[in-house]
Amino acid sequence: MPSSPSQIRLRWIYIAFLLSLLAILAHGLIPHRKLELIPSADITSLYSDEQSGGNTRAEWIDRDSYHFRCTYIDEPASSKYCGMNIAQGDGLKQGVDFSHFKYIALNLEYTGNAPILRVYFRHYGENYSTRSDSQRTAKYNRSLIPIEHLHGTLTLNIRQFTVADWWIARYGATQELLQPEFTNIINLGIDTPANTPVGVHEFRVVSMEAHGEWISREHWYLVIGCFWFVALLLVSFQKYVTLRRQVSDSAQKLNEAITKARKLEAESAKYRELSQIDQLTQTLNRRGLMQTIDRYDHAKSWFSTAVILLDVDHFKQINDNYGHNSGDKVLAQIGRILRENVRTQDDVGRWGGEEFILVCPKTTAAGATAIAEKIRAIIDYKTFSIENDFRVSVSVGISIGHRSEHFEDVYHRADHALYEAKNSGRNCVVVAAEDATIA
Ligand SMILES: Nc1nc2c(ncn2[C@@H]2O[C@H](COP(=O)(O)OP(=O)(O)OP(=O)(O)O)[C@@H](O)[C@H]2O)c(=O)[nH]1
Repeated sequence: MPSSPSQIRLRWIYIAFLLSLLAILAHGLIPHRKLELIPSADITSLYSDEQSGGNTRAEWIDRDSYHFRCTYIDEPASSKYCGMNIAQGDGLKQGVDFSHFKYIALNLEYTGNAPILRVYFRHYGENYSTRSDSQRTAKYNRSLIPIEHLHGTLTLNIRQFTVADWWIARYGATQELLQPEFTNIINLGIDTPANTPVGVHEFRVVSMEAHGEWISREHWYLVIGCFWFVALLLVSFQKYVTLRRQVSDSAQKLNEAITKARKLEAESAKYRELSQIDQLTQTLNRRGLMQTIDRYDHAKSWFSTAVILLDVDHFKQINDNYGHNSGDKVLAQIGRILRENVRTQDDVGRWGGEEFILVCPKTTAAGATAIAEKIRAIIDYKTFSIENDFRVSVSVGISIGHRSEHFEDVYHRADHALYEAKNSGRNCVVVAAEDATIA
């Protein structure tokens, strides 16, 4: 069975979670960053106070193996110095960034009676160094090494370097100057500090390396954190887009359903109406009339309601003389006359065959007679021209509903009145005797 999008997303989250866990554990496996300073250094030089008028002597024993000697002749003094310098970058202004390294691994062989040696890194800073005198003005970051620590390879943590006091004394003790800096090291080296005792001091630098991480643990975790942040952002965005699409799809479907329902409702209303209309006369059919009658019965509204029955005289003869089709046309035209001559509150329908019924609420016997008489006269005076000209008349029976009456009661009296109208020679209006005086 194919997986759902949320199952696929969950699977990817598991995979990403496992990969993140592996990445956290794998940090220790990332190879160390290593910069070999010795034996690969090629720009090395020796220096001593001899260059500034002193008599301490610096000389190579074997330059290729970084083997040199410092000979201190006079009594110890702070003005005396001697050591080996390794240039970095252009050695003047553009140096090498050591700030990513964590420690210096130094394998140094020393013979002599100095209690302390020194490793230094000189930093060129735009604020305090000058290119023309960078050897003096570059910041002097140094770490002191007690002689008894020199066994095999020695590890000097970058954090244990401090700025030499003499350099601070010369350039001032601002916060910036007090802090060791390693971003632009123009040279580094090994030497003897001030007040080194008289004698011969022999150095052989076997190896010197800077060690660090390609990416720190903090940065590594930050990268993993960023990955999760971006991934969650993407997942949220995708979810948002999907939800938006679903909402708009649902809204569209809902709109379509509403439009469809309205259309169906309109159609059903139309068919409902059509099902209550007699197609020939466009008046209510028997079903439509029954609904009206039920409504009156239900509301007990027959009191003061006129029921007018109207029957076409000798209709059989019309059919016989002019054909059934002509008879239909006569019924259709009578239907139109009735529709056009009743009030909006009146209902008119075809009761059956050539008989019509009018239900007129709040109508007196005189009012009903007036309506019926008017219709009778219109029909009587009308010339029905279908194939031949001929005249048609109608007989009308009227009754007015009494309090608490049902339709059958009122209809019965109207039917009786219609019967009387027929017997009285037709083409006339008769009000049921009981109702004639109802005002
Ligand atoms: N053309 C047509 N004739 C119909 C329709 N419905 C009923 N009729 C006819 O109407 C005639 C009614 O005849 P009768 O009941 O004898 O009544 P009449 O001829 O009108 O005579 P009186 O009512 O006594 O004046 C019958 O011949 C029916 O067939 C219809 O829808 N169309």
